[in-house]
Order: sequence, then C-alpha cells, then structure tokens
Amino acid sequence: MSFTITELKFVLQLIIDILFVWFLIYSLLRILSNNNRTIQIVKGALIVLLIKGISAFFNLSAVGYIIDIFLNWGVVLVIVIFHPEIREILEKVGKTGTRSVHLSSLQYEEMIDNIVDACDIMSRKKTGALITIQQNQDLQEYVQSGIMMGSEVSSELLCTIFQYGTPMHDGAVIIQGNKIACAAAYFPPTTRDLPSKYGARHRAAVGISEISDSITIIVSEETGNISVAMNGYLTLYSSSALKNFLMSTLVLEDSKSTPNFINSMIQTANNLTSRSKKKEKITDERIKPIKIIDNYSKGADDNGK
Ligand SMILES: Nc1ncnc2c1ncn2[C@@H]1O[C@H](COP(=O)(O)OP(=O)(O)OP(=O)(O)O)[C@@H](O)[C@H]1O
Repeated sequence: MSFTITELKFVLQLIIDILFVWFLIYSLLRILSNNNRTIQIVKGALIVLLIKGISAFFNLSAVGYIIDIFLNWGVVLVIVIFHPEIREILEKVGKTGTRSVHLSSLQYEEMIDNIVDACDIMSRKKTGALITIQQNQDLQEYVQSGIMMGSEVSSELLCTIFQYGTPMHDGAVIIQGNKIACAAAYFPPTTRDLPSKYGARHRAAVGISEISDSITIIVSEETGNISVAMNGYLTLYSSSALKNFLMSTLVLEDSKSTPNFINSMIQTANNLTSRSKKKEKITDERIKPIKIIDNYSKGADDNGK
C-alpha cells in the first residue's frame, strides 16, 4: 500500500490540526481548573446564557434586550477580565525554546547536591531564598531583570547570595544548565488566590511556574520550610525529599532526551491523561504535585522542624 504526497500532506495537516486543538483545549481547561476566578466567571456566563434562553422561550423582550447588550459587549468584557490568563497563555507559547545545556547525570547530581545542601542550611537558619532552575523554556528575559553572574552552582555561593542584608539577597537566583545565571531576578507574581500565609516570595515562585516549565525552590524566611513551585503548584518538601524530586525530575526527564517539540507534546499528553504516570515513577508521596497544599508529613521531619 503506497501513499501519494498529497495524501501524506493531508494526514500531516490533520495531525497538526488535532494537536493544536488538543493543546488549546488543554490550556483552557488547565487555566479554568487552576483559577477560582475563571470558574466563577464561567458560571456567570452560563447563567447569562440560561437567562437568554428563558427570555427567548417566554418572549420577554426587555430581559432579552438587556442580555443582548451584555452578550454584544461580551468579547470586550472577556478580554478585559481574562487579560492575565490570556497573557499567561501567550507568554507560555512565546517562551518555548530548547534546553540550552545538556548535563550528564553526574553533573546534575553534583548541582542538585549543592542546591539541596544550600536549602538545608538556609532552612535551618531561616534564610529566605528563591532558586529557579530553567528547563526547556527560556528564562533569559528574567535573567536580565537581575544581576548577571555565570558562576558554578555551589552551596556556599547560594548561601552567600541569600545572606540577609547583602545587596543580592532580594529576588531570585536563576540556574541555567549548571551555572547560576543571575541573582536578584524579579518574577511576575501569580494573580491567583493563595492562602494568606504565603507572601510575595511564594507568589513570585508560583507566578514563574505558571508561565514557564521551570522548577522553583523556595525557602521560607518565616518558617524555614522548603517548597517547590512547578506548573502552578506549590508542594512542601523535606531536604531529602527535595533531592529525590530534583533527581527524578531533572535527571530522569533529561535522559529521555527526545526533540523538544515532541517532549512538550508528550508532557501535555501526560498531564492531560494521566498524572498518575509520575506517581509510578516516583515513590515518595510528597513529590506528588498538590495544589497549594502543605503535605509535609511527620516522616519528612529530617530538617529539624
Ligand atoms: N516578584 C518577585 N520576584 C522575585 N522575588 C521576590 C518578588 N517579590 C518578593 N520577592 C522576594 O521575597 C521577599 C519577600 O518575601 P515575603 O516575606 O513577602 O514572602 P513570603 O512568601 O511570606 O516568604 P517568607 O515565608 O520567606 O516570609 C523579598 O524580599 C524578595 O526577596
């Protein structure tokens, strides 16, 4: 059985078409499910449509007229109300790039050990820290908002950067490959409702995790707790669980090394169809991404809290 070029082109167009529709629906569902505000707005829109139906059925011209005005201005209203979410989608689309540096498992392990050591020390001393590890999506724009560095990742350097009162302790460190690209970077904070115990540092971490595939580690100055923000989720870790998480996320994912576009599609498919796939691979319950939940169990108590 042989295919002509036209038939192959048609099949290719069909696949691309389906993948794009799939991506759009997935992004929409993710934004809706991540954001209480959007759920309320969708409920409001459904009520308006219901009233429109009722007014048409009972021929209520005054109600119908008012609803029509509402619907005519609907597009403008949606753009105004949803502008943070629309910006989020566009920023995500725009930032898809390539993982610029590929590290060996050994290099990853060395880097992860240094990060985990630093977080453990800062957690015990209650030194606030924000460390973002770039993955496939480029964070250069945010690197430029900070103080450029280009230094090897070391526990000592990370602890020094976040030392309270020093000029670079405010803001985030961004790691690209195994280098600290910058310190004191500024991230757009999330617009979502977080519990009031989370302040600007956690909001910034969730913010960058919503618009990129980066992994952000937060050490709380107030509690010493270590959390990770990824894909808009915030999860609490002990330092040993943090090491397991970083190893499985960075090293395992990178060893699968498929082309970036295919990786993004596979990642979307995995997220959409089975979040449980990650659970099989990672045995530690605390690694499961949970929506702003502190699942810091007694067993995780190895950092002195
Ligand atoms: N948009 C931002 N981008 C990067 N860093 C930020 C941003 N906003 C705040 N920070 C950092 O967070 C610090 C303030 O954290 P704040 O105490 O308000 O937050 P928090 O989430 O309660 O954290 P903690 O638990 O450490 O107190 C700032 O000094 C700064 O270093």
